[in-house]
Amino acid sequence: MTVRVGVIGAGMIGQDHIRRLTDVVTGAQVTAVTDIDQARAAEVAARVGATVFPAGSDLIASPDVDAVLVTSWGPTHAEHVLNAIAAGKPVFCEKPLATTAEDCLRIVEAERAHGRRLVQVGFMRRFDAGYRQMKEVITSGSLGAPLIVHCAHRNPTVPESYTSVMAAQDTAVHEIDVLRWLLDDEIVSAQVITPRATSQRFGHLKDPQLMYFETANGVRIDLEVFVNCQYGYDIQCETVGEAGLVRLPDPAAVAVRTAGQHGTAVLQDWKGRFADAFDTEFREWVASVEAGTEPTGPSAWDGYAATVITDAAVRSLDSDGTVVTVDMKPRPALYGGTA
Ligand SMILES: NC(=O)c1ccc[n+]([C@@H]2O[C@H](COP(=O)([O-])OP(=O)(O)OC[C@H]3O[C@@H](n4cnc5c(N)ncnc54)[C@H](O)[C@@H]3O)[C@@H](O)[C@H]2O)c1
Ligand SMILES: O[C@H]1[C@H](O)[C@@H](O)[C@H](O)[C@@H](O)[C@H]1O
Repeated sequence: MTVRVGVIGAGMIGQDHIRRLTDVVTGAQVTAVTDIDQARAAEVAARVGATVFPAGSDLIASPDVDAVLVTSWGPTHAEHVLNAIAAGKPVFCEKPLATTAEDCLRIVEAERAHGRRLVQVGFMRRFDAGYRQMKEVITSGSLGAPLIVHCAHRNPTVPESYTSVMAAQDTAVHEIDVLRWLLDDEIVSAQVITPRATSQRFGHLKDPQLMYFETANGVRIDLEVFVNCQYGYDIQCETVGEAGLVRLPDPAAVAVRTAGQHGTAVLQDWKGRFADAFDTEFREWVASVEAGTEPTGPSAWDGYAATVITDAAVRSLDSDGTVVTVDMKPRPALYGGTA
């Protein structure tokens, strides 16, 4: 069976995922597209022979749509995801699942009422080969118990529209999700402090930021978020255990020796850095929809947890670096918990 996908939001990542579903992943076809910018929807739909719909609700209701991909702006995600659940259709939602913890919980409750998982959230790092190898090593026990994780998340620059709270909500959210998964542990507190600001930024922005997280098992995580580092897109992660450490590999790149220098290029954006991870993410999602099984990727609960933890980080940033306890509800049985 070919999975017929309807896409809500034909912007930057929507177009990239449409290309991926059309040219890279087998077993899927984009049959429907909508965007509040209808001219953009028409242009993008024409490239793949899809039908344009006036709104997300019409697209979700279409009998020509088996599964829904939400790639619109974050504040609109909850409405589309809730509509897809009401229609009983699998839905892949780019991060964030929703911009408030309350909306994430509404989605969790709707899915619980439906009785099985329909939602997958677009935290693509769980599909990156390097992070998967790290998880294998940590899970094998060869390092002993994990104790400390050192991370850095650097972007070359960000536009003026990027605000200080986005360092947690838009950027650190990737580490928050992938570390919960890597360590199989829950983050219980967050602290954000701001060192000397770089001069290479828009004046309103606090950049870089240092974030500290503690897990239920007592693991301490330090994360440097630096979104105007100038030199490239650079993701670092090192987990230190009782008997050794494991480090995320840099992407494979040829080493060049010339003009008295020896080096490798640094990638410049997330699209290149995580291209393979996005491909794997969609291969696995389409396979689950095709098989009629629950998705195996990040769940609505993971989307809720990430939002609650980023909320704690934002509260810490707003209160000059106070340590803020994460106020998370008990995990329901549908997501492997006991509630
Ligand atoms: N996983 C990742 O690394 C990653 C990377 C980039 C973006 N994202 C996420 O993807 C989402 C989209 O980001 P983007 O960079 O493509 O943004 P974008 O602004 O380029 O595209 C968003 C599109 O959604 C449309 N839109 C907004 N509200 C809509 C609605 N209610 N119905 C239909 N269309 C609507 C806009 O007109 C626009 O075309 C964001 O939530 C962002 O956080 C994730
Ligand atoms: O939306 C983007 C994206 O999620 C990237 O992966 C991250 O590095 C950026 O900081 C963020 O702004």
